[in-house]
Amino acid sequence: MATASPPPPPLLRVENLSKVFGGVTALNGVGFEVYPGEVVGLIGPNGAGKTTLFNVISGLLPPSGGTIAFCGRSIGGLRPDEICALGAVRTFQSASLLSGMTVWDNVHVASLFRPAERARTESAAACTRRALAFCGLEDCRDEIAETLSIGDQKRVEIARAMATGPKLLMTDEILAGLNAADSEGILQMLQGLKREGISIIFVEHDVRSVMRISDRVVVIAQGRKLAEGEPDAVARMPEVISVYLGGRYAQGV
Ligand SMILES: Nc1ncnc2c1ncn2[C@@H]1O[C@H](COP(=O)(O)OP(=O)(O)OP(=O)(O)O)[C@@H](O)[C@H]1O
Repeated sequence: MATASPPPPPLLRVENLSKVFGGVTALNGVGFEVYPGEVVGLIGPNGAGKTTLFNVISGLLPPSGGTIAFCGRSIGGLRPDEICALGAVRTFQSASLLSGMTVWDNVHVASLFRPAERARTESAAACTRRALAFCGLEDCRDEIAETLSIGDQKRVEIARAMATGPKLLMTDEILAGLNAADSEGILQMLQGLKREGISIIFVEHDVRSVMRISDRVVVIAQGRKLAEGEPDAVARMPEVISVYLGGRYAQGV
């Protein structure tokens, strides 16, 4: 009789994670996993703790408690550059482009943080060219990044993240402020990254986009995990409808 092969180990495992700011508990015992090549949508109301979760996973803030393992290694409390060099990278709600620098330089600087194993096989310039081509930015490589349209600035954000050679990309409201055409372009780019085997945690208030590209959805509210499951199942959960989605999403309005 054939035996089922065991599931792959998770790329990211977050267990019992907490983050306290003075009297505010922003994260309270949060746990979830991300598997290789998976897109995990992370949704929840304003102030739920989504950005704080990214800040802690990416090393911008130390956790108050709990564990974070990436590729089987504990990363809680490491510096952002150390976590980036291991292959976990994030984007910011507001584009964090380097002021006064061209698109090429913005992406090239990011490529210097790619993991050592990638650096052995691909030069920083080759890595930069590949990221620019993937994101459709070759024609504006010599322009000052912050003078581009908001849609193109978001592309540069993704190119910068891609140039670090990530295994995991965390995007924080990357669609905010974009028109429909730019949003569609970014969603297709994220789906392209998934096809390259990159896992994504997708924080977004545009729930339809989350449900469209996510393999699994995690819902947090008031710093706690409220629900988790496949997009359709999560969209039908009464507690998720009550706390975040409301009736309009379920009715397709
Ligand atoms: N540096 C900080 N100091 C104090 N409180 C903070 C800090 N950062 C976040 N918080 C608080 O932690 C809670 C979670 O905030 P967070 O920004 O992570 O939520 P969010 O889910 O990302 O919200 P949004 O969808 O509005 O971006 C909020 O109550 C917020 O005010």
